[in-house]
Amino acid sequence: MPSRLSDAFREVPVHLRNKDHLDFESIREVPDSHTWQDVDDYPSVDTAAVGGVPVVDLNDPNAMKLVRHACETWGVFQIVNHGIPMTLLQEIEAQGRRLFSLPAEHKLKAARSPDGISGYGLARISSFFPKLMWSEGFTIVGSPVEHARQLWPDDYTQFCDVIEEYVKEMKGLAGKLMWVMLGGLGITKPDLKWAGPKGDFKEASAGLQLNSYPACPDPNRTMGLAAHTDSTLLTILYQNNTSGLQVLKDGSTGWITVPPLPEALVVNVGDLLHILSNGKYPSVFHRAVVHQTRHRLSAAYLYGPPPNTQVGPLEKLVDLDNPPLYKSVTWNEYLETKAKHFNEALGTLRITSTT
Ligand SMILES: C=C1C[C@]23C[C@@]1(O)CC[C@H]2[C@@]12CCC[C@@](C)(C(=O)O1)[C@H]2[C@@H]3C(=O)O
Ligand SMILES: O=C(O)CCC(=O)C(=O)O
Ligand SMILES: [Fe+2]
Repeated sequence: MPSRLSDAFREVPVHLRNKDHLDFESIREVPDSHTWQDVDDYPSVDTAAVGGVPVVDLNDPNAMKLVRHACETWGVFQIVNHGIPMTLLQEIEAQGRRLFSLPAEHKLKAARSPDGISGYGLARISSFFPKLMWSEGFTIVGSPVEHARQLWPDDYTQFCDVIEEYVKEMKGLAGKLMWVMLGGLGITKPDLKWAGPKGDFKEASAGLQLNSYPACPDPNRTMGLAAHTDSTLLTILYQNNTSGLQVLKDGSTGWITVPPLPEALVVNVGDLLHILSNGKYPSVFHRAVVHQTRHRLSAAYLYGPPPNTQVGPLEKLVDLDNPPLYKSVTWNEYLETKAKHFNEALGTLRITSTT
């Protein structure tokens, strides 16, 4: 990924940019603060030409093979028959809508603090770009109670109950997906000690990111969420019925849209799985573009290892012909590296061959 978009541009710290919380509902044209020059940095690719992002039925007896192929060639796939009730997906969407439709001053009561992780705010990667993004986000790491109380003092449990249930279900699904994805590389439970004695990833950590992309009068001149990889092992994304997620497939010439499919979830490979798999499953660059008339919502479940566990290339995937390509790192350390180096973070861990 070229770095020209990510040249660090640090002016007003993001937390001071309350003036930049646009009232998206009423605005009739894209202001200069949100006008992007590079939306068409790569062309959009007609999926008919390359085939679309793979869709895997988790009940398919060949699921492991299909997932392996998708991870190796795309870094992203959609899943159906994943076991998450449709009603829960509808509920998380409804809570997202409820949250983002609050007036701006009200949402700012739950603003992410300057050095905090959780809360409402602009995309945290905003500090790497000269222009702001056409989106708002709400990050939940740990309990959402304090922020929910600030938003709905008399009725915060509704939101918290849905989040709790969603995160619980996603954690179970993420653990299953880990074994399907790693199983494709011949990795089994004894190969991954930190998955715990039962291999249930009990100590795994995670975050939930609710994203809102309001309809935009001139969608081709702005950006919903700029191109990035996730720092995770894997991310499970629910998107409502409005398209916007695009991925860069290795070897293809441009952005490929991941169409919203009823009842499907999108799974993408993050940087830590890239490292763990010694580069066999590359993390995927993705971004979100916006729509002229439709409000788009997404919920990204960001799944990682226990925060202080060292993650490096799996021994089974390393030998004389396949030397380790990355240094080990903990998720906490990697998040710090990402916050500093953004899209160059993975490169800072690359082991350069001396031969
Ligand atoms: C667990 C996390 C991954 C994330 C940083 C965070 O602490 C919480 C938000 C996550 C998110 C979501 C949008 C894209 C992203 C790059 C960002 O800026 O915030 C990811 C972070 C990440 O994967 O590095
Ligand atoms: O909204 C989307 O489709 C993408 C969201 C995303 O990439 C993220 O939250 O990390
Ligand atoms: Fe992402």
